[in-house]
Amino acid sequence: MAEVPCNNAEHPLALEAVNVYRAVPGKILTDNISVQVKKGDVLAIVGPSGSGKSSFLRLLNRLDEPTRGVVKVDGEDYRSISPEILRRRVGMVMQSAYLFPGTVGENVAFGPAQRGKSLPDTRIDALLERVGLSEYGDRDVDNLSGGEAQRVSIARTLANEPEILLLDEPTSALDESTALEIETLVRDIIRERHMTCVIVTHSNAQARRVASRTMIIESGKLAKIGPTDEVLRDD
Ligand SMILES: Nc1ncnc2c1ncn2[C@@H]1O[C@H](COP(=O)(O)OP(=O)(O)OP(=O)(O)O)[C@@H](O)[C@H]1O
Repeated sequence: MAEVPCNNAEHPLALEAVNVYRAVPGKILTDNISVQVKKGDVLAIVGPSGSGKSSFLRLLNRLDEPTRGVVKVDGEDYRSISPEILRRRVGMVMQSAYLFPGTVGENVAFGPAQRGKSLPDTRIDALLERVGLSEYGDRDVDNLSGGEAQRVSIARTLANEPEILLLDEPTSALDESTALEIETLVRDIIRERHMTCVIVTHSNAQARRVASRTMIIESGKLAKIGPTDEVLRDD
């Protein structure tokens, strides 16, 4: 199985949100945001707490449904892609690793298993090695540290060979040194696989280290977007 996801070279945008709006009773969560993410770009989403960063990210793989507007994946309205295929193509890693009861290896194989595909042991081992967890395949997930659990969660997402990786504060539940290790791991994986990535972070320093472009969300609105060093120049 190929390690590097095969992107459609004909379309330059991996992901596009067009006038995306979502409201729940009494609150506008995402207020007409339009954003384009080129293939291979890493876009950071920053902004004050409660400004709607995670709410917007969840719209990008249809975990939540936009009330209005369109999200396109590789140029295609994502509502025309089945949710199962969409979630495979647009992988997500959350702040805390939500692992299923069982072994590390079973968790890594979960995505392909859901599609009726059995992930070969050699592939599970290669993924675990890549995230720094060689020999962890038979370990019970109950006995993992926070950093190890997040590594498993990254390997589980990579097992689906996503074209796009969505990261929702992937290091903010970890202590400082573990957070830096996980950040470095994620950054290296994104680079070596030429993945497109959107990362929500509360840390401007993290945005500077990982993202070529940054957008600021304030009160559900897109306040600013551009090259990270320009957008965060005054911060
Ligand atoms: N389904 C919902 N129903 C009602 N309010 C919601 C819902 N989802 C989110 N909110 C509220 O909308 C606001 C934006 O939440 P969101 O988690 O997107 O912000 P955020 O910028 O990611 O915040 P943080 O940096 O603190 O994680 C918050 O006030 C939150 O409580």
